[in-house]
Amino acid sequence: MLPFARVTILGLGLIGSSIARGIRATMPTVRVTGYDADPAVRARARAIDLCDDIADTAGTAAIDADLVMLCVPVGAMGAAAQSIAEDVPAEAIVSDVGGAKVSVATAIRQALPNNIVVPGHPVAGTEHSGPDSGFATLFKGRWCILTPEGDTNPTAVMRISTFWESLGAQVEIMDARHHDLVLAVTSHVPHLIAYSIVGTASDLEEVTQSEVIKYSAGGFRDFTRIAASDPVMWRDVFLNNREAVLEILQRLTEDVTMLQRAIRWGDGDALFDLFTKTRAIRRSIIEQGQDDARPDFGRAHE
Ligand SMILES: NC(=O)c1ccc[n+]([C@@H]2O[C@H](COP(=O)([O-])OP(=O)(O)OC[C@H]3O[C@@H](n4cnc5c(N)ncnc54)[C@H](O)[C@@H]3O)[C@@H](O)[C@H]2O)c1
Ligand SMILES: O=C(O)C(=O)C[C@]1(C(=O)O)C=C[C@@H](O)C=C1
Repeated sequence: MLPFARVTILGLGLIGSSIARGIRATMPTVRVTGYDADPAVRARARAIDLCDDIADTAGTAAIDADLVMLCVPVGAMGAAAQSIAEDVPAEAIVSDVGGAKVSVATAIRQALPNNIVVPGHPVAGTEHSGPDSGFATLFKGRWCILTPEGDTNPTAVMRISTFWESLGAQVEIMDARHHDLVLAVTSHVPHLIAYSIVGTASDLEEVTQSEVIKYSAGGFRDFTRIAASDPVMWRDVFLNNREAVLEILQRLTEDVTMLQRAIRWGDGDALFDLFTKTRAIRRSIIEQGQDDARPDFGRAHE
């Protein structure tokens, strides 16, 4: 049985449009209503027939929903939840896809105290944004982490789990604070490193006489893909997962200092040992099938 009959998606960018396309592909009888705060995005969503209906206000989009999925930047989650507060049925389950969970869950619960809220985060994405960038198979074989509170209605959690499983994801339940720490290591700080190294390289362009761009076919190119990710989305993630990101950055700074020392003092063993360990981590990720094994993943949508 389908977990929901009428799904409303607020925010029709990469993730919202991927969910809309995924529903059409895997649950075609579910009615999908979309809304985006940007009129140009609404017009585009209508032009490409993204949903069964595109509403002109958030309230009308949510009025008969049994699931509302908030797919807006982390810093806009509270405002998006507030924008449906007067219209969303009390029986509707509200969920989201935000990359930081503690602050988002708090903002949504404050705006919608009468609804069951099951926060979520599909750990799948690309560096692209907007309604044209989404695709139905984005979540296939990827994790979706749900962070319900201990006393959240189990049936609601089960329905959201079934929803994500229908889109091809594997569901994991996690404490929100733990999610934020784990994602700080696996996603947030890696993005910060990419933004930082590409920024440094660009500052050095004059010195290197454009050779940074010319020879960017190797490792640097992979960093530029990540550093092309949406500036609003990532600004919001860092401002809303401040504590965990700062904690991981502190650890990273200490480890980089250790590497600095090893290079300075010619401690080849220290470098070799670390690089051997990290190579094994990469291999185990591939063995577990969690790599973006699709050879052109991300690039196919450039
Ligand atoms: N991009 C990724 O790789 C990725 C992966 C997993 C989760 N996420 C999360 O998904 C969310 C959306 O990211 P995205 O990549 O789809 O961004 P996006 O920029 O492609 O789309 C976001 C859309 O939200 C709209 N919006 C902003 N405020 C709104 C509001 N108050 N009401 C309605 N619409 C509003 C914007 O106009 C935009 O069209 C973020 O919270 C992000 O953390 C992103
Ligand atoms: O593959 C990418 O481009 C991503 O950045 C996806 C990625 C990640 O870091 O893994 C980015 C942000 C998310 O919230 C979830 C997934």
